Formats: sequence, C-alpha cells, structure tokens
Amino acid sequence: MTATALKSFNYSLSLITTHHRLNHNYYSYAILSCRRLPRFQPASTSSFLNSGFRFFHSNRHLFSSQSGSLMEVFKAACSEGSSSSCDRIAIKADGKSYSYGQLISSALSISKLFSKDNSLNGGETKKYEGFGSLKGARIGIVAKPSAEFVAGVLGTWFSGGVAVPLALSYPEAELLHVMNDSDISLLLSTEDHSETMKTIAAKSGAQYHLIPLVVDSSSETVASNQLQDNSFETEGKFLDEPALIVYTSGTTGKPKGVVHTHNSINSQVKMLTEAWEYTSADHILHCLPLHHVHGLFNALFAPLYARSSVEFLPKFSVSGIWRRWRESYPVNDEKTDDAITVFTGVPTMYTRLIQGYEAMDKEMQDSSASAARKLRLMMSGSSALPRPVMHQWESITGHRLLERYGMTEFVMAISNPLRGERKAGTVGKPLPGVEAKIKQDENDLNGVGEICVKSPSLFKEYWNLPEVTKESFTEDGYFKTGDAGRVDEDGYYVILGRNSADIMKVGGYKLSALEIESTLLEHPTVAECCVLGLTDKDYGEAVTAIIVAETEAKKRREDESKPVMTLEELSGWAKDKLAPYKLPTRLLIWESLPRNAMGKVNKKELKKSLDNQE
Ligand SMILES: Nc1ncnc2c1ncn2[C@@H]1O[C@H](COP(=O)(O)OP(=O)(O)OP(=O)(O)O)[C@@H](O)[C@H]1O
Repeated sequence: MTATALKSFNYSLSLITTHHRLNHNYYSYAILSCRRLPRFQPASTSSFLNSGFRFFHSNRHLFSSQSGSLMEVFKAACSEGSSSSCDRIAIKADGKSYSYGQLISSALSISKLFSKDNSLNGGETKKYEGFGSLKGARIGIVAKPSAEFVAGVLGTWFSGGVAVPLALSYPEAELLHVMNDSDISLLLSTEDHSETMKTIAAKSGAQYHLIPLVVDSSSETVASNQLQDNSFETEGKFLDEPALIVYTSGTTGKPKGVVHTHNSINSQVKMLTEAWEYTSADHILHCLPLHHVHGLFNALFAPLYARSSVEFLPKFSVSGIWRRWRESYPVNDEKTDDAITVFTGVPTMYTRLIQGYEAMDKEMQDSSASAARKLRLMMSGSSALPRPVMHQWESITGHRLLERYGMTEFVMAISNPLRGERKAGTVGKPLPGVEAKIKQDENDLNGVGEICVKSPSLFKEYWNLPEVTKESFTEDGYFKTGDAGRVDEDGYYVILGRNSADIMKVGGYKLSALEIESTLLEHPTVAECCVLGLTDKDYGEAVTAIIVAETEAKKRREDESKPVMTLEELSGWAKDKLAPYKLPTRLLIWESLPRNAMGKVNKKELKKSLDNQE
C-alpha cells in the first residue's frame, strides 16, 4: 500500500441502520423539592437548605476556584453580577472575547429551549433517574472550539442533559454510529455546520437546534439579574448523574462511549487545577479537538474551573502558535495583558513546532524562543513523547515538557510534577487521590505488567456495554488500562504502550514499540517513525519500522540519486543503542503517517492492512 493510500485509511465502523427511537415520555420540568447542600457546605449552614439561588449571592466567597463543581464556578461567577468575576474573560476565539457571565447567559437560553420541548427527556430509553427538563437525555454538540461549544455543554448540564461532543472531522457513517449508539435526542450545532447536521439529525431520528451565537464582550455586559434562573436549582442531587459521553479514539477497536458523571468531572478538574496550579491569572492557548479528554479537560474544563481564560486557535497552525507567543511577550521583557501562560499539546505538535522553528531566520528564532521561554508551563500527552523531541524542545525553549498519562476512562491519572524532577521517558507519579498499580504477569520477572488505576475521576461505565464495563475492572475495583508499563527506581511510571498494539512478541521476547521508536527518532534522517510487529512465520512478529524522512536529508539523498534510507544503514546505526533482537528487520519509507485527530496512528488497523498485503 502506498503512503498516500494509507493516509486516507480509516477504521471501518459498522453503521447501525436499524435504530429506532423509542417513545419519549413526557416528564414535566420539576423544581426539586428538596435542595441539598453542595457537598462542601459545612453542616452548620443547613439553614441555606431552601434558599436556592440566593445561596450563591450571599455566599459567593465560598466559591473560590478550589471548591465546588465546575457548574458551581459558573454559578458563582454569575452570582457576582457585574463584578470582576462575571466580566472575567472565559473564552477568546476569532478575535472576540466572551465573559463567564455571557457564557452563562447563553447557556441559560439554550436550557430554556430544552424546557419548552417535552419530547427530549430520554423517554423510555432513559437509563438514569435524571434531573431538570432533560432527565439524562443525550444532546450531541457539533461546533468548532468556540464560546458556542462551551455554552452548548453548559446549557445541557443546566437542564440535566448528557453532553456528547462530536468530532467535526467525523465522516457521516461515524457520526451516525455515535449518534445512534448514544441515542442522541437532539443535535446542537453552530450555523457553519447547520445544513449537514440537520440531515444527520434527520437520519438518526434526532431533533436539531442551532446554538445561538454567544454575545461577545464588546457588545454587552451581562447584568446579574439576567442570570438568575431556576435551571440552577439542582445542586447536590445531580452529582452522580451522567454529564458527558466521550468516545474513545478507536486505536484498539471500535470507539466506545465513556460515561462521566458530574462527580468524576469535578474530581478531575480539581485534581488538575491543584497539580498544575491553574489560576485565574492563566491564559491557555488551546488548539486541540474537543471530542477527546486532552482538549476537553486539560485545556478547557480545568482552566475554566480555575477561572483562567482559554483562547481557541481555530486550527493547529505552527506559524500561528509561534506568532501568538511572540505577540504575548514582545521584546524588552514586556508582557501583554492577555499573554499566553500555558500550552498543552500532543507530541507531533511539538515535532511540527520544532520544524517550524528550524525554518525561521535567526532573528525570528531568537524572538520566538525567548517568547516561548516566558510561558509558565508546557505539557505533552496523549501519546509517548520521544526523548529526542523532549530534549530538542528544551534546548530551544528552556522548557522541560511536563509529560502526563491519561485515558478517556479516567482522564488524567499519572503526571510528572509541576515542581520537582520531570523525568524523560516517564509519565511521573499518580496524581493526588489516584491509586495506580502494575498487574504483573506470573512469568514476567522484570516488573512489567498492565497498569491499573483507581481514581475519583474514573468513568461510570461504557455506554450500553455492561459486560465490557465489568470486564474492564479487577475484582478490587481497579480499571485495567490495557497499557503495559513499569515503575522505575524513583517511583516514576514508564509506559511501554498498548498491550494490543505496541507490545510486539518477537522470537519469545516482548518488545515495546515505543522504546524502539524513541531511539530511531534520534537518527538525523528520521522525522517521524512508527514501529509495529508484522506477522512473521519464523519469529511470530518482525520489528517493522515505518519512517518519514526529514525534508532536507531526503532532498540531499535524492540529489545524490541515493535511497533516503536503507534497512542496513538504520540497523547499523541503531546497533549500539538497541539490543540485537530489538533492531528493525523491515523498513518502510512513507511520505507521512496516517494519524488521527490526536496525532495517533491506529497500529492495530495498520498492522492488519499491512499483514493482508504480504
Ligand atoms: N504520555 C503518554 N505516553 C504514552 N502513551 C500515552 C500517554 N498518554 C496517553 N497515552 C496512550 O493513550 C491512551 C489513551 O487514549 P484514548 O483514551 O484516546 O484511547 P485510545 O487508545 O487512543 O483509543 P481506544 O481506547 O478506542 O483504543 C492510553 O491508554 C495510552 O496508550
């Protein structure tokens, strides 16, 4: 298969065509008769029991960024009326700014839309008790990273719905799979996707609604009385209800719907805020998709919980990111009011940013590196950060990237420290409140085994997959991640990769593809690399390296009429760095690697298609 053909390859999803939406029962909008206190409320203040929204007015000091839920932070901002908190900028996008108050005001309008419609509340298909007018109905949200996306999620939550963020890049079959799988009652989208989404909604028997434009800060300030609404009167009761379904990337199989509750979301945003010290002084540059946990939690929910500002870049752009950093920190130690302080990305983004930096002239390199140096924190995750990338980034920007380990099912669980040693090739230690352990194979004596995680941020279940949910847990309640790993001498976790895709079995040895990739990336001609075990009749699997050559090196070799790289050359170079049985025995040179929205290669599918061609 050619690289171009592979680039467009997509995992196939069976399309569920026989979906029937069951009758939707009418559940009247019920104001909860017993308003329970938020969990952090001291017992002595039980006289607030029936005070509803006034509670937030009179007690706004309780809603510091360190207490309460993500929803409560928004409520608190609105209860402060036109004070600085309500007017604080939550989102920047397309050159416009949106305050916390404006987001809430929009979310309330969306919420009112739901309360007018009696057919949305989950009907006979509802699985949970639910609250608000939606009672746990699933609301699909299709919007580019924007204030409207955030308002759509909040509006859904305020009405007791379950938000299902859908990828803009999904082909129709995949969108329909997700919509039918999670039984979406209503699809919300912005104007730019309205035509396609109306058709998709109709095909899956869901209703459709446009997300109203959020008014930006230049046009209107929101008065606190505009923000008082009964939709808030749900505190306490809702915390264990589902709030979000995120679909896994499908790297190891068909994507599964992972159900998170308000409680698991709250635990996670608190955990990340504390671990990475997000505060209201932070300004996060966001260029990740919002249908995966990295973009959703690390770069959006947790910063909003901490009342930071989040600035969406419409699309990942190397020059756009470098420019935004330079604008933030112009020469002479200046810093703009909205200077970016935090950046988080996947490893391929850093590879591209390094390439972009190398293509700049000297003057531009100096101002770019000096600006990047001034950010407070730069992080990497979603897949393994190769050591060469980490070291190169550090030598350019002075930042030792903070690498952490996460998964849709528990969001983030293990992280290198904000303060303290960030060890290359490791993902750090369990975050506070998280218990992690290695479940070792009986015959494995070298400490390698499956990473298992227990955390307050663990998901509730896989949507409609009770058996799969059950099988994913150990008897003592740990989630089995399917990732192989070990703990080093300092207690830092080392990820060796997915048992099903990254652990190759070659002539009796179990090898980590990630370790070999990291080494091969040190070769000056290798720009990108993917290692996988292709079926081999003698050894079970053969270490196969697929490389993308560095542009300049490729051009040089082509000018000399030489092959870009040979297997002998690569393994000859690697033999001092890798044990003989880890050396690649097959080499493929491609123009690019088939990566998904999170920069990951679906190795299971790739292996299958390459094995089939042999
Ligand atoms: N820092 C990291 N180093 C190595 N691998 C990582 C790191 N962070 C995340 N991962 C990988 O990403 C996985 C989680 O990603 P996600 O939840 O999107 O699932 P997926 O594997 O991409 O998709 P699916 O579950 O559908 O197969 C982890 O299980 C791990 O394999």
